[in-house]
Amino acid sequence: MKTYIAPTQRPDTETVVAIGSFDGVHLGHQALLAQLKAKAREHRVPSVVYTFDPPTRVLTQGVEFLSTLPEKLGLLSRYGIDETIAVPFTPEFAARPKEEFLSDLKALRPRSVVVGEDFHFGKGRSGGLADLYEVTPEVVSLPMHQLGGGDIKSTRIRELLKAGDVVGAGRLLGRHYDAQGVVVQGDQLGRQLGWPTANIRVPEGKSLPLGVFAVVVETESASLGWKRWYGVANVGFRPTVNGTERRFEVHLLDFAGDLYGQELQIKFFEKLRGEQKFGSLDELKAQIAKDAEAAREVLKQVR
Ligand SMILES: Cc1cc2nc3c(=O)[nH]c(=O)nc-3n(C[C@H](O)[C@H](O)[C@H](O)COP(=O)(O)O)c2cc1C
Ligand SMILES: Nc1ncnc2c1ncn2[C@@H]1O[C@H](COP(=O)(O)OP(=O)(O)O)[C@@H](O)[C@H]1O
Repeated sequence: MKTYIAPTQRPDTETVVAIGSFDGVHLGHQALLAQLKAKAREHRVPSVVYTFDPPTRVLTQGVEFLSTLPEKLGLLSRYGIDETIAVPFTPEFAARPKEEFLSDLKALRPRSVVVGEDFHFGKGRSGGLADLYEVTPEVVSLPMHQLGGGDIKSTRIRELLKAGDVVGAGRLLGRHYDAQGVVVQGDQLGRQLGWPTANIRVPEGKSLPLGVFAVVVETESASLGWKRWYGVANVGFRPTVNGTERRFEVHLLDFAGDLYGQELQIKFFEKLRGEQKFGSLDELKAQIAKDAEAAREVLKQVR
């Protein structure tokens, strides 16, 4: 999949275009992408996703997002999209009048534009579906997909994650919620406890559920090759050792070795418990042993 940061960068050909934040690339987005691909086949032109990074409102309102740009691009590529235009979403971009947005879109020469029925664009959300006909002969608007008694929306998934409900979030995503990041140095306390943990650095703004989770960890690195492990992760403030900032740590079951600098993908399968303040390190250590066994039990049905 090719990626551009402006519509004018791509080759001058006709396209079909889907527009949106696509944060999380959830089941509703996936339905829209399927429609986009069908239109691309029908018109024999490339499928283009026109998206914004970071997703709308994240910077301005402190909302955490579900997928970083690399995560989103990886998913779009996996769903078979030909090209993505990822425009930096700045306050200036948000403040542009709808006519400017339309003239950018026109540069893509869209045979068809595929959007959700509630799609709006331009300053003050003044542009609507009807305006799109100025730059394309066809507008396909999809109704909100529903699941579990509500719309499938990124905000709903963010709320589920905030409540630690990774199973509910996974249902709406059509896959397990995951986070990618590099292993950085921690306080070197884990190995003393007998439970070394890889400290994962995720980009600021990436949404993470709090608590202790059964996880599956994957890597695709030059030194390790493709690998997969079961693991047990903690996302929290480590009250037992008077931690101050949020940490994301994972212990890989049945692994010993050096992970510093590796890029890992962590998939959240099930919440085991909330984080607690223990009276001693021995108590914490005993609980982590129980967590590891609980994770093993949860994950044994995962191939
Ligand atoms: C499965 C698991 C569960 C954890 N649960 C807690 C907890 O309930 N409370 C807490 O204060 N720290 C908890 N921790 C964090 C430990 O305090 C942390 O791993 C230890 O401080 C090592 O930190 P380091 O990797 O920076 O050396 C947990 C860690 C893991 C791996
Ligand atoms: N089973 C394992 N799970 C996670 N990390 C491991 C494991 N075995 C060895 N390690 C290595 O040990 C490091 C964690 O040790 P730890 O004492 O917790 O140090 P730190 O505080 O730097 O994370 C990891 O970053 C990784 O390189």
